[in-house]
Amino acid sequence: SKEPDVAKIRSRFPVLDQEVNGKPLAYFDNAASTQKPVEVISALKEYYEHHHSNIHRGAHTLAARATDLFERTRSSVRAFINARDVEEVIFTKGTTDSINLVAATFGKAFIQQGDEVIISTMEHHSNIVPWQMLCEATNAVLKIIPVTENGELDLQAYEELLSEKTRLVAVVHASNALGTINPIKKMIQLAHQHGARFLVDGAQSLAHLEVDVQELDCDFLAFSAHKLYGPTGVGVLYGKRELLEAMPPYQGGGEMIREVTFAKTTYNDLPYKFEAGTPNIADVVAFDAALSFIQSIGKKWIQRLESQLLAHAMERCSEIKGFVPVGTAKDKVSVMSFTIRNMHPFDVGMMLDASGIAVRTGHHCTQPLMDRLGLEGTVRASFAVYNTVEEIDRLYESLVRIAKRKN
Ligand SMILES: Cc1ncc(COP(=O)(O)O)c(CN[C@@H]2CONC2=O)c1O
Repeated sequence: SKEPDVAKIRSRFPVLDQEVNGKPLAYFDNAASTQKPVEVISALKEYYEHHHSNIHRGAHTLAARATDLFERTRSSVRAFINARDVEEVIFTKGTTDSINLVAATFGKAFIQQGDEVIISTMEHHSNIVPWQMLCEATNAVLKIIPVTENGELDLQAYEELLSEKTRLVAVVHASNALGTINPIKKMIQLAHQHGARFLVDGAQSLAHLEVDVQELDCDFLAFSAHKLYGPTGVGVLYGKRELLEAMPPYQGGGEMIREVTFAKTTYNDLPYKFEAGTPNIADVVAFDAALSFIQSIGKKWIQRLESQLLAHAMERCSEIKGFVPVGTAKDKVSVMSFTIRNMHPFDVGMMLDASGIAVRTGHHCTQPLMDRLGLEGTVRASFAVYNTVEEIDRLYESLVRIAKRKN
């Protein structure tokens, strides 16, 4: 397919067409959440203007139509990650919710005293705290894979941590704080050799990389729609059918039951066993338009455009006196974390905002990683398919002015 026209892509994102502090907005906070194309916005409007009803079981036309739209997104997600069965796609509120679901149900069913769970130093808090809570509740043991100075996982140490006590490994595919892409296929194979299951935190990778759950052979995959040009409040948990069948329900309520009596309640089949209550119907429906947007460009072009942006940003900013890159792995998604010597990240972020440039500063919900790197926090610029070289040149020029004040 031919190279996409970035100007045309940008025209699909009305939010980008505004000034901040008198300057055109340069939105470089995509790792936190991406902006939404008009297709997603109009899908929401269209749904509420013409199709809304509560879903499943309804005996009327609108209920059937809303159900079809909801289940159509489930099929699109299945294809997007190449899951074997559509019932292996569970809708949640987001990556955090998906990981908590696994910790609460797989954890309860399969993790006992003395068992071990392995995570890594670079995990986001939502892939640390649920496992700490589970280990506290079960007296299981949490083991941590160390990272190297340039922000890559120490695979030797990972192999040594694996043992017959390991029940689950939960590791991020691409780091939100560093951009590092971890070699999860190899890590999954090693975990399986020890009879352990593997959860992939895909929050930062699905927008950039092809993720094929059957090729990876991961047991669980968690991600959020809002990082994939889709609405907030919608996430996905992919799980192998045989595991999801063996896990107890996460929340009790409507939808997740087959029959309720005071004597005994039986549960619904997959995926509904894990989808209690009225779901976020409209945003799930609109998520389908976000997946179509991604497919309309194709991951190949997305990766190419974003790596060009990252390379340009690194090349220019590395010339700046006082610019210190954080996370220099060779395999990265389009995240550039850095500090400016003698300056607090927050001050740098405020000064960039004064020039209309949006970045995120702080610990990025990866405080153990910041401790390991000896940092208070970083400034993080994260690029998406609608960013441009001109915007990055503005980032460079602003940083030159900012860094000069203290270097
Ligand atoms: C690697 C990773 N895992 C889990 C999450 C949690 O996702 P939800 O918030 O959608 O449940 C995030 C969110 N990324 C954060 C959010 O803001 N800035 C970030 O980098 C993340 O980057």
